Amino acid sequence: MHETILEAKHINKEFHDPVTVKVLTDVTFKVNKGEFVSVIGKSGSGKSTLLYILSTMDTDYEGELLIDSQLMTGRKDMELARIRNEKIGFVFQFHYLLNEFTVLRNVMLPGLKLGKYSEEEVEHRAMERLKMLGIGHLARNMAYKISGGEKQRVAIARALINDPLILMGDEPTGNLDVRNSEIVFDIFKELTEAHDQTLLIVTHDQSFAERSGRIIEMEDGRIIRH
Ligand SMILES: Nc1ncnc2c1ncn2[C@@H]1O[C@H](COP(=O)(O)OP(=O)(O)OP(=O)(O)O)[C@@H](O)[C@H]1O
Repeated sequence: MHETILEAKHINKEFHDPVTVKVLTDVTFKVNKGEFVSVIGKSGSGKSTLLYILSTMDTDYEGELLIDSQLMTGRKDMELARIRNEKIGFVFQFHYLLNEFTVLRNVMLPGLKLGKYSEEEVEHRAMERLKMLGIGHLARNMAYKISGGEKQRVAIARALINDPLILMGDEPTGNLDVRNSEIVFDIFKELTEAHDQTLLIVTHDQSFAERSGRIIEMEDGRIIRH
């Protein structure tokens, strides 16, 4: 029996801007532990809108979202923020590192915020993750002094600091050259294969999607393949 990590049930979403546009229609699917899922679809098909809902950042939708078998729908923002920090890692197209901090400090911040480990433990965990991603030697560098590909790896280390149940990405290779995209893809592959990490990644990169474990394809706000 597979352990379900995330479940979307009949999710519908409209924007009223000022006319009503239906952006997601009856989106229903599950993601099991250790799966590497890519979400693909043409521009405007609703991928980012869906990811905002699945990551609990957008609460204005119809239907139900369960993470770790717990209902997220209807919870207060404060509570969702806590659950996000504990259970969801997020990697964006742009890294959003704090330039005036070291690489190590950037990775540590969500760990310190969680309040589950001492500062020494968080530092140790941050170093472990930086080493796993091949950038341990950059720990004491200021974040602005490293390359774009290195920054994205730091962002992945930061997303992993609290051992998230699921790592979500919105075009995490969208801003990288071919070589760095490959490095990031290989990291994701290694995370699922060696660490049973669950991944849900929105991507335009067909080759990336085809080499992931499973594809969810969207068209006009509906899932047409999963
Ligand atoms: N804040 C908003 N107000 C009104 N319409 C919106 C808003 N955000 C998104 N949309 C519309 O919702 C639809 C889906 O957008 P979304 O960004 O989710 O698509 P996408 O598949 O992620 O596209 P892309 O690949 O270009 O990022 C589009 O038609 C878009 O114009």
